[in-house]
Amino acid sequence: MAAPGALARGAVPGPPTRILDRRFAAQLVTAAEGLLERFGTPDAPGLLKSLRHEADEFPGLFREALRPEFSDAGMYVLRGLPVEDASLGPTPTGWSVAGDAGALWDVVLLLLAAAMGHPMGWRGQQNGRMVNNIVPAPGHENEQTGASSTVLLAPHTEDAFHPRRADLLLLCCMRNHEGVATTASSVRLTDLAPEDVDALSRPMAPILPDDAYTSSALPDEVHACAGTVSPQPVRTLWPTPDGLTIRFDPAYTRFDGTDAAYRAAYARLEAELSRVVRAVALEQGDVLVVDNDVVVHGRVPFRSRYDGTDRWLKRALVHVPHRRGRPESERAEHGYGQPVIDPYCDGT
Ligand SMILES: O=C(O)CCC(=O)C(=O)O
Ligand SMILES: [Fe+2]
Repeated sequence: MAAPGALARGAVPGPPTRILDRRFAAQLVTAAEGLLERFGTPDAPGLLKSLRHEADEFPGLFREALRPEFSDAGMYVLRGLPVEDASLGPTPTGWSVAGDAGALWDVVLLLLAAAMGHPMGWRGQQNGRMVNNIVPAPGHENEQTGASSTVLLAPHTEDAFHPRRADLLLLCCMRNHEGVATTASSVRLTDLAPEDVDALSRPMAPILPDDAYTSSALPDEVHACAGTVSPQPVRTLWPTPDGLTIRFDPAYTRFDGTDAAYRAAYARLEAELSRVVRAVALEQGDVLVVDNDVVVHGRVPFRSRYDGTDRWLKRALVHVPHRRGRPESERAEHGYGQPVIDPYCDGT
């Protein structure tokens, strides 16, 4: 990474990169192989329950490499997982046909998530699998979901519609031969007038569940619930003692109940987020770790081929127990009836 002085004027520095020690990387892979051998699939309840114990065994230096210290960048890249094309197999043509493709890396990612907090998932997302495959899928090219390709995936907070959205988002790169960039903007690098922060800190516009949920197989009771709950306006910004936080997903936000002044402040926030955007082209074996309360992420458009060589990421979500910072009022939100999967289930 270039030293700050070497950056062009006004440029935003890239995310800090932490290089994973080779021995730790090998230890992770061995632990993941052992778990897969014992339990058969990354979503086996026994495997999920074992993650915490396995992660507790990691050496202190390894934990240090994963520390949740983000600075204002709100993210870092962990580099050095030994992912290789030869042993990986072809990129699946959609999450629904991925099955256990690259399952070893699902478990590696779950172990990393367990070292950072509690791995979590959604029952209504990719059939409730804890690690999601982010691959382009035929027929979904223009969607605002991870399955798209030809359109810009607009910047968003992951699962912004839900009060129990993840604290951290992990994107692990299986392959990305064309260097297609994930976009990432930290709200802490924006420069907004105090009046705009005030305006956007009021609960004004609801954020609805994204299309990745409606295209999933939801249990009947969830469909029933989602159909009857009414949209709740939420806060876009929220100042905390550590700095500004954000909850943002314009593609799924309903602005009909907002006034012109609010929409103008929102537009200024969008302009600031694009001013400070970073294009992060993940390399094979990189894990981008994002603070979901500080950074909004998206993806530049690209051309999919569906020939087994397309870009392929895996995504895991982490709840960090006892983290402070979200407004109290969020606790009363219904989350549109979308149930969280929390394998630890210990209420922290
Ligand atoms: O494809 C990417 O780089 C990001 C996709 C995304 O937004 C996600 O997986 O949550
Ligand atoms: Fe996302």
